[in-house]
Amino acid sequence: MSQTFAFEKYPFLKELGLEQTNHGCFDGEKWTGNGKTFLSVNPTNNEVIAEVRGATPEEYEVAVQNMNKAKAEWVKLPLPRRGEIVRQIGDAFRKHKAALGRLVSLEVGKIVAEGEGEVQEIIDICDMACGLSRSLNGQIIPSERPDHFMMEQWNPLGLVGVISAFNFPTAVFGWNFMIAAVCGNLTMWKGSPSTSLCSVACTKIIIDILEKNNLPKAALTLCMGEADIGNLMVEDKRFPLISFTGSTQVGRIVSEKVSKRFGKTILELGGNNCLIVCEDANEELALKASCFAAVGTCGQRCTSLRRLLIHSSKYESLKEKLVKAYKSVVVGDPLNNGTLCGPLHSKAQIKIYEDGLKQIQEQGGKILTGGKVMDGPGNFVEPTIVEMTNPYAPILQHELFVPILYIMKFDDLDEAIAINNSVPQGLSASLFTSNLQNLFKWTGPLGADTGIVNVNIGPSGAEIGGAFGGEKETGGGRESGSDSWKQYMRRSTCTVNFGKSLPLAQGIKFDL
Ligand SMILES: NC(=O)c1ccc[n+]([C@@H]2O[C@H](COP(=O)([O-])OP(=O)(O)OC[C@H]3O[C@@H](n4cnc5c(N)ncnc54)[C@H](O)[C@@H]3O)[C@@H](O)[C@H]2O)c1
Repeated sequence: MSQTFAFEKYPFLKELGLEQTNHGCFDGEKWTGNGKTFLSVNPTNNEVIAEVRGATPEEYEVAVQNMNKAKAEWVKLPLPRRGEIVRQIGDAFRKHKAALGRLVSLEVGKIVAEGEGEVQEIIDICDMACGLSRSLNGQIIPSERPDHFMMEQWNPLGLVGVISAFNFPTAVFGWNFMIAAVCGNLTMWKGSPSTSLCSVACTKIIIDILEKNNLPKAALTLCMGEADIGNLMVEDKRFPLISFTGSTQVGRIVSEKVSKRFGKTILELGGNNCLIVCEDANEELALKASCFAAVGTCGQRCTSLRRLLIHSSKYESLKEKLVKAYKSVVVGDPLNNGTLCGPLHSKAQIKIYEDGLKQIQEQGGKILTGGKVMDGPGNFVEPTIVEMTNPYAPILQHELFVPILYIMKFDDLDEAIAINNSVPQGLSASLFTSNLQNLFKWTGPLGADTGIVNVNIGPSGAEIGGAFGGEKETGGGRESGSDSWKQYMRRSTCTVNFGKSLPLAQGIKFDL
């Protein structure tokens, strides 16, 4: 039986240059794709929207060779010139924000506001990268030797491989590509196979700008595939840096393989994020922040709130308000106005939700609201709150990546911090308090052990200006703002002798 497609239902796809059947490989010169076919499925009804033909290993090889051929030309451009290209790319994303935001919403299942928010992150990172292009400064270091000059020069790494996850199918790529490009690198991207339309659409927007500027298009290549293509990148010495976003399970494999060949990694892996509501917290703020962080993207953000610890003095009242708020959450088609929670991305996630709830109940959890898979053709589940008495229960060590929120009671902040830090992951954590002592304890050395440490805001929804990433099994990577750009460059410590003698460091004498 031939495949039917719902492509025509979504006119905005054509604005993005997409078709019912798409090439999923841009090899630096042309669009191709003779590898596996990936179906783009709408999680709201499981209809197939379109298909994308992935890359073969041979096409991958051509792409890498094209990147290497284009390297010198791209590197030679003055940094602010590359910044100007990225600025133009930002404008192109501005133009396509509405259409691309809807595509993210359609293909992932997140609501349109969050889909557009992702595109806004790309626009923001373009602005930031453009600014960086005039300020990627090295430093001058005083030399101990007379007539010597010592400086640090930052040079590009060359080829950067980006492997990304389904839940942020455009922004994570944007964070990596824009900074890598400004730094002088050429990027190969392998997006998640289940969000391949997003990858094709973003690549088209960028290639168009490179083409208009008559610059090497191999500054970006796309090789859609599964673990096969991902593994080619990971094992390929021609990529000094692999930036991987995905599960801790796959990240561990990637990390081992890349470090075996002495490559560098940026690892952005799973989270298991906690929010602590102190006795002196603003309860209304904590309520709103918890609902957005736990229900947003249907619990499929790496920064989603999983564990909510409430001071016993506020426990009953906040629990009641939370349950009431959850009952008012509109679950439905993420493209519709008014929807707050879309479907899970795939059927596999439904099984994780069901199995997870079974284990939670076996480990003493009590479902307060939700807990059911909803009828219909889509992947809808009820956002769920579970009351746990044991904050160290084994299930709490895992990231289920579904909208299940555990709520628990605590009496002492040190105990709550210990619970926050007791899981293997270390991405994001929040404290709600109006007490300065609590605040500085939380952000200091004996506070939260996560990469993102918030006060009076939830754990999800980071700004691009800060370095994004987490500790422990979250992988230790940092992307986006602050000095994350340094990871896309190699540091050369340069010492120049402008004198007529050869004094050695540490005063060593070596007279011939
Ligand atoms: N920390 C962060 O910044 C961050 C951001 C977004 C998502 N995530 C995490 O991502 C996970 C959800 O995403 P997912 O289900 O797409 O993750 P996943 O690990 O299943 O897949 C991620 C990517 O890795 C590829 N891949 C799979 N096997 C591979 C292999 N052996 N070698 C190389 N590549 C391989 C996949 O095709 C995909 O492109 C969650 O754990 C979430 O917390 C983390």
